[in-house]
Amino acid sequence: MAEFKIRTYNNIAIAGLERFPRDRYEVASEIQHPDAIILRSHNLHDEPLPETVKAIGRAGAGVNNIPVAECSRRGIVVFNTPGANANAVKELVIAAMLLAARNICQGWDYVRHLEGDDHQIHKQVEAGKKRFAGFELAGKMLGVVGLGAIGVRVANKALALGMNVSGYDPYVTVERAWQLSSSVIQASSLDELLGICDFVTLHMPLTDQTRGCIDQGRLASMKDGAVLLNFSRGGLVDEAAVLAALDAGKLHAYVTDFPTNALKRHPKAICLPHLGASTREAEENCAVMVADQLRDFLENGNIRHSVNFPEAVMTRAPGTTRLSIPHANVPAMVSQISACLGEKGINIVELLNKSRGEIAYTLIDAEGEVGEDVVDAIRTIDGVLAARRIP
Ligand SMILES: NC(=O)C1=CN([C@@H]2O[C@H](COP(=O)(O)OP(=O)(O)OC[C@H]3O[C@@H](n4cnc5c(N)ncnc54)[C@H](O)[C@@H]3O)[C@@H](O)[C@H]2O)C=CC1
Ligand SMILES: O=C(O)C(=O)COP(=O)(O)O
Repeated sequence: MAEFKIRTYNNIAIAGLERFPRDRYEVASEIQHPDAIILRSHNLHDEPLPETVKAIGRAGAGVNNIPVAECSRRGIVVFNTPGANANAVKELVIAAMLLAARNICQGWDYVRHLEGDDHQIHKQVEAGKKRFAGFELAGKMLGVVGLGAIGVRVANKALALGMNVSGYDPYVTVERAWQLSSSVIQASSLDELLGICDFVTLHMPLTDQTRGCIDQGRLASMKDGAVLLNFSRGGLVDEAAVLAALDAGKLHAYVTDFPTNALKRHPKAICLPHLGASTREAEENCAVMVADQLRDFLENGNIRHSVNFPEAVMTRAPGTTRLSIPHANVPAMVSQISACLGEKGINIVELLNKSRGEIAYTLIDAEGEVGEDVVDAIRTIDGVLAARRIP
């Protein structure tokens, strides 16, 4: 029987699924009692999470489809794959700016509907093209909201295309700030950025804080004829306000990866079927990265790239049994856990304790007879969210 069971949702690249050795892992979409879940955009909010789940791996960036708060309460570690699909999104955003600026979709549609022989088509092409005259990217101001893996890449590439770039991110990390070209102008607020840009592209996550942040008032503060690009999540914008801004000519175009009925019908909205991360390269990068992270967690308790737990990586001490213990970040947890071990005559060889906000995580390599009774005792400690013994 397999040691670990992984339930899959969505189309996960084979290269990632192959990272799970079949002698130790059962990997399938129908698994009843999974140790871990691997998914892309499948919405996990509306279904119960099996009691057996210890980890969830998002092969991608956004985790708004995962009940992260509930996972934290239950000691379930949620992983994503920072940066693994960022180049794919960046390339599509550059394409999207060109689609909007040169009215490519409208022009393409015009030609597809032309009738007559080639001579007549040629005449209609030359007569009709003035309707689709556009503008160039060079010299225009691009505003990038959210300077993470994608935003930084978009900002740097836009500079290379001769654009001026302004960026806004109140939580930008030191790592991303280093990657960002020094030519990017720092905006001190979203409103400041919106007022000066010809193109605005959204690259922040959808959270309670960011939901609907591009609303009627903010759209009104944008430059006339600006282009809004949303390859992040539909919920970041007030859709009715965007449609009104398109109708009023306030926005030249809205390009989005998140269509709705109203948007797909609008002549100035360019809608794509959530294609940002759908390249062979990105799908493989994400699947391989998330599979490796899940394996290291299931087999060693190590945590890399979690969205709700701290980074926690410890080399395994030879001849020991490992304990993986997610718990609340409150005083006296480590002392209570080590007391449990001490009572059973078990010696701690290595210990790692990390915290992140209200959550903490302890890894212990112990020598001696570490049985399930010890794990059960640890589970009863107030504040311990889960406990696992890894032989
Ligand atoms: N269309 C598609 O297929 C894809 C869409 N996405 C979406 O793009 C988002 C960003 O992806 P990554 O760049 O990889 O994530 P990331 O985590 O590297 O970057 C997100 C950035 O947004 C910033 N941020 C958070 N709140 C903000 C706020 N209120 N205002 C401005 N910035 C804020 C963060 O500080 C961070 O730097 C994801 O959360 C996801 O929703 C990601 C990949 C593919
Ligand atoms: O990584 C993300 O956040 C994405 O939106 C990509 O979604 P997908 O993996 O293509 O369903």
